[in-house]
Amino acid sequence: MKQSKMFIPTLREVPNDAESKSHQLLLKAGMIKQIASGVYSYLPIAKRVLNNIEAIVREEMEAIDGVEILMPALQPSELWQESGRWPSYGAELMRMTDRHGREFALGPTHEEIITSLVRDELKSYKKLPVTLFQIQNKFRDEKRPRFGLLRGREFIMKDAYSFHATEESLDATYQDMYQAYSNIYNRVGLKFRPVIADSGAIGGSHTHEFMALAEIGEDTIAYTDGSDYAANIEKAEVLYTPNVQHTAEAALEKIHTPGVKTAQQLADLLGKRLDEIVKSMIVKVDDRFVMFLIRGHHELNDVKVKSFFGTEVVEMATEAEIEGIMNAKPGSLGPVGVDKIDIYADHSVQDINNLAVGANETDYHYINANLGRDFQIKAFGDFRFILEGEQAADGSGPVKFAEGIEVGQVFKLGTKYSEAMKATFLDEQGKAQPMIMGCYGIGVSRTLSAVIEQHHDDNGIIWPKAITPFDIHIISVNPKQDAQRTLADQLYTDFSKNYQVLYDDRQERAGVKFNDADLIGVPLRIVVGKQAADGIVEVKLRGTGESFEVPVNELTAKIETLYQDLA
Ligand SMILES: O=C(C[C@@H]1CCCCN1)Cn1cnc2cc(Cl)c(F)cc2c1=O
Ligand SMILES: [Mg+2]
Ligand SMILES: [Mg+2]
Repeated sequence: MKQSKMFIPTLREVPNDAESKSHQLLLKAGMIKQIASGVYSYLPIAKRVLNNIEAIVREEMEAIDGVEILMPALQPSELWQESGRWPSYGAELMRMTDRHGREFALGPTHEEIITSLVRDELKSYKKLPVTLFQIQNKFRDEKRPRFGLLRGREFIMKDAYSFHATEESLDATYQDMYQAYSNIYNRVGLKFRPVIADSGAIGGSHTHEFMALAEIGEDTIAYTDGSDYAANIEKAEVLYTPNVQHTAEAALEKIHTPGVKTAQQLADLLGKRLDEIVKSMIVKVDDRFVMFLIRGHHELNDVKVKSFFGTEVVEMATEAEIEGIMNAKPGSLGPVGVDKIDIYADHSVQDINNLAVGANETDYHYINANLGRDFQIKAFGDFRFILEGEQAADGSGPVKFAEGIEVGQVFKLGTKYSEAMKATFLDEQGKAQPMIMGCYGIGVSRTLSAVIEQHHDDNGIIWPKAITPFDIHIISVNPKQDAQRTLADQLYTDFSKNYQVLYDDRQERAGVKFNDADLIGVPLRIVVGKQAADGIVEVKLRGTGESFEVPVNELTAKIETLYQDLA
């Protein structure tokens, strides 16, 4: 492709609202243009990379009998009424009304559509299992779109759905998908880890997220060295090993604690350690309030609370709600004398006694509060985030933390949608059964960004060979020089036979051309400059910066060797 005909609006400066490296480079390399918050156009370089990623995704899906379809983005609300999800999503679900006043959703995902599509066709166990997938734009009205393509409001997803007569059949496809995802991420050049994840509202029991390792990642992974244990920190189970340090129960004592609002302030006032304090938090679960007791040095894990109660509707109570229930401000809450709401405690609260807790009176706290004598709790549970260094649930050692970008997720869905939408098949006994489903997503546009996060230097992107927009970048330094232009034209014609070639034939200063080439990140570069008259060109590797002076008659072999060795 001749760069004089291309559309690559590179930038010298970066808009200051681009915080992540990939967002900055996507803009500087002229790969995307924002038209609204979280909404982007993909320009030629980005589109070519997306095509390459999608080709790899298609290959791996088809290798495990996935069949490609394309479903509409416009989803009739009736189907979301059938699944019961129309009322359960708020502003994130983009809704619209057509000219007849009928309501539609712009598809954030396609469980309802695919289930309604197959329920009339797959009526016998003999027709199962089936795996269908699509690659298509999704719409989710994120509250805070950020980091360019990492969190957009319109993005490209590969979403696959599988339908089974038995759990074993679902398990087999789940494993196939798990392996196919590993192949895809390896092939596109991503360093990633599959992590045990929480299935959340989507339902189902079993799910893994695929996390691309990157500091900008919004997810935290808890993993152990020397094992394949890795869990999203939302899900990472805490192994409770009792470490009881009780002292003789002392008398309950109320103390005036003016201005004390945080566990640290209370610890400082009492000359205690933070882990000797117990925090009391009020959480709204569905439509009722619940109190949680957590040690001062731990944090409440809202995802664990959600899965404990089996609901997505879990919010910290507001200050007004707290005052309404407890007649005290947050910061002075405690379990003593509380009988209107249930109290749950994290396992580790039972390790200590004579607790320092709020007195449910602003600016007053109790010391020596004791479970049993002064308050009751409904149940202990694993309600906190694991700390770095604590033992992993599978005993494989102390966990370490890493940031990750969720680039994919595989779910065992079960029959949540097939029951709600009456997608049944006749089993071998001729009995109607709901189909057992799996669903599997890859963030295709997010994957592109994650690759840039992992493959760049200060001058720009360095594309892995498998997804690079072009294999070779030919630069004619000064097209006004006949010898240079003629040789560059010739090399462009010759190499285009076996490689994808971007040919910078523009009437631009050399510096501009080299800056742009560094930004765009094509792995191999042939520079046709002053020595063209002597039949010598420069070959440069974008990744290592190495360069070689090569006589034209050795160029094909040199390029072939360097291309083979590219990662
Ligand atoms: O999408 C999934 C599960 C899997 C992921 C892989 C491909 C198939 N779906 C979960 N999820 C996430 N955000 C959503 C946002 C909105 Cl606004 C919505 F209405 C529904 C969903 C929703 O269901
Ligand atoms: Mg997540
Ligand atoms: Mg997810």
